[in-house]
Amino acid sequence: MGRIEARNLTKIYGGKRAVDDLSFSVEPGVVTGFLGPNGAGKSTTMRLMLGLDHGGGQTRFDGQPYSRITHPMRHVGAVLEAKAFHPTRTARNHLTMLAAANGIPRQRVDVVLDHVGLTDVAGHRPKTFSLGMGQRLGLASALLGDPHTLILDEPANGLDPQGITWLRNFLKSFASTGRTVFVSSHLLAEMGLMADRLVVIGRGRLIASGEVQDFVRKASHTAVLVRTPQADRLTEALRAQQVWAEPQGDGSLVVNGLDQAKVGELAFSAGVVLHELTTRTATLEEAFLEATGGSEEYVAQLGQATAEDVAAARRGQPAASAPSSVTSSSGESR
Ligand SMILES: Nc1ncnc2c1ncn2[C@@H]1O[C@H](COP(=O)(O)OP(=O)(O)OP(=O)(O)O)[C@@H](O)[C@H]1O
Repeated sequence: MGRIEARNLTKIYGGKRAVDDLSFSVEPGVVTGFLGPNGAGKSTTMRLMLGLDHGGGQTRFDGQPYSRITHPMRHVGAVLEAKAFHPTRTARNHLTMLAAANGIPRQRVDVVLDHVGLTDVAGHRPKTFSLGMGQRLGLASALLGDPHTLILDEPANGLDPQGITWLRNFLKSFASTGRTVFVSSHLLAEMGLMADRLVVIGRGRLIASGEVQDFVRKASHTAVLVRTPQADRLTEALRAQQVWAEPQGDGSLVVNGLDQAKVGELAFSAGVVLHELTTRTATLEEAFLEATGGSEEYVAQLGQATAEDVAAARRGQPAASAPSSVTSSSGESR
């Protein structure tokens, strides 16, 4: 329950392929991040998935297209774009109306307000809300039908660091109950910490999909940093094994294509003294650039999450490098 299958999604705007034959699946029980630079086609893909945009391909939620699901809000909750809320309605009224229109019991309103931490301001009008509070109200709307699937487009926009941590924990706990979360972001650092799996796109096309750590591992070379007072001797010993060492500006060497233990053993048998021997762990950023071959539009927005941060987040520890920035975008969520 909760599996999403997107097949051959395509959208052409004025001759430009915004989404280009994109296929992927999203599994329940984990948070799947939808990662790509600005303009990669994430929002368009999400709109296509929900039948809010016309284009090629198909998306099935447990085998059904969204348009065929009876009571869709009870199955799939979505927050896609910034949308103005009704100017005079309070947050609670907004949710109450939404519940009534979708056959959802009224009691859910207070439950979801509590879930997203808006109980204290439920009687306020959303136009007085900060962007982050608007995001929370959008999320409350998506949760109203107690759906098993959440589709969220850049939900961290406008949230402060505490809000982002809250969102991350919320989505992880939602997924841990066996439900499905598909959440987009153009921020690598945020995705590295929030997601278990990734669907990575660039220019409307699939670049990779799978476990975050596999993505980092597959998209990066093994590199070992070595410091030695006998760099020439080690370089020679490595070359004899067809392994190349790149001298760094600070006198250290970076060895590609051999793991740490092998480099240590080789140094030992060549009688080379080592002062440092470290495996360089790729950052999610490096993995992305490796996978995409670089993308100028992306480089300016790169975050700093390292694979260690990803692992730390999994262990519930704070990240060594916090998400570098949060974009601001206009307005509130639906
Ligand atoms: N209504 C539209 N008309 C014309 N082109 C569009 C339209 N909507 C999106 N595009 C183009 O399609 C491409 C994909 O846009 P989309 O908004 O889906 O990307 P995105 O990955 O969600 O980016 P962002 O992170 O900035 O939201 C972009 O080049 C965009 O300019």
